[in-house]
Amino acid sequence: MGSINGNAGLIPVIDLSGPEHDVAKELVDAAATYGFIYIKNLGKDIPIEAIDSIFDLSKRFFSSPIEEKQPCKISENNRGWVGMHAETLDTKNQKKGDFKEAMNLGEFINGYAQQPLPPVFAPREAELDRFQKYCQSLMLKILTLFAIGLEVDPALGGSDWFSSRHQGTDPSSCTLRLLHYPPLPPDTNLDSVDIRAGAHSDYGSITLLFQRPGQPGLEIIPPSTMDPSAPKNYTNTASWTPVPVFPPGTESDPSPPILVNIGDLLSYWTNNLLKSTVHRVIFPSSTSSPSSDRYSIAYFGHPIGSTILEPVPSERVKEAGRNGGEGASLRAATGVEEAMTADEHLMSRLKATYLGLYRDGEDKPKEEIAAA
Ligand SMILES: O=C(O)CCC(=O)C(=O)O
Ligand SMILES: [Fe+2]
Repeated sequence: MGSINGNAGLIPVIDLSGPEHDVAKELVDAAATYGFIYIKNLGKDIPIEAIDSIFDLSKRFFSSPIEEKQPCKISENNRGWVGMHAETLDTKNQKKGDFKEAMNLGEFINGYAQQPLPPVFAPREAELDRFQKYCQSLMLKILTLFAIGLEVDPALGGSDWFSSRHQGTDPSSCTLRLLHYPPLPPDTNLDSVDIRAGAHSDYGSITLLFQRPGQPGLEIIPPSTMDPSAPKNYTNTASWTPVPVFPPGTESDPSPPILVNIGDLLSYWTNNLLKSTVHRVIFPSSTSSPSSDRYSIAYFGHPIGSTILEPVPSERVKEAGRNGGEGASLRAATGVEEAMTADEHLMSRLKATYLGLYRDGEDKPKEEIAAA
């Protein structure tokens, strides 16, 4: 298990069907070192056809006329369609909004979307609901393995510590996001665009990311190479590391591995033991695939909004708090000393983004701060 990938910052490929305790330890170690993990995808957790079919639906949606997308435009609840350049993930360094469009789907209730759906989605609502449920199950499985790997005190919840806080009748901010990065038009002035998705970290607990064969572009800054004195300096090109779609050892798998990455909330919750790694999506170099579309799908996992982010009862997490206390500095940065709720954490991250926008003196529409 855990085969090492030589050119992707050594992000391990983990097969979840291995012995539970070994897999749990490997997941925690990978999350603590890289913040990114490849999950070998043989269709056991999510059928390959289900993934292919959602990508097919995504393609049909993004190629549909603007009149069909416009009524589904994103609203303050972070659900809906985000048009080209409407979101800027790295407000400090980008000249222009991301060269992408996206569609955010919030949690379905009793099989139905709680937001306007475009005509291409309406007949396939049940399929979208099913896909979200697949993603939710995989998220819960991974969160259970994290709790096992962290040896959470069994008297206080043990292996259910995280998963029980991600399900219930109260709403969570879990979001399924379809992404489309169009090709650059042939006569593009390269000064007028910069990036497909600007450098950022995700906000929630864990993200599942689905990529397509032949559509690379994702890069990370491995946490060990991050300059602690300038954590927002994402322009240090030396440390940007490509994350291939098919890392070594997976080339003959029926589908690319599913990427899992840690978000800010889970990093905060674990005293920064698990790393929320900065990532971005770049254009392919002109020699590889000069003008091709890129599609990806992200599932952003969040706890139930009222979850109190009290310290995880794990020796390893406590140890991380004693050693340097990055979690403590995060607490200081957000100005909240006591354990906050998942909703408060999300709001503090959104507020930080707002402040960045205001500091830059820009008056941008709300959709530009859509949660990553
Ligand atoms: O498209 C990708 O591969 C990454 C997307 C991403 O990082 C995000 O939407 O948060
Ligand atoms: Fe992201």
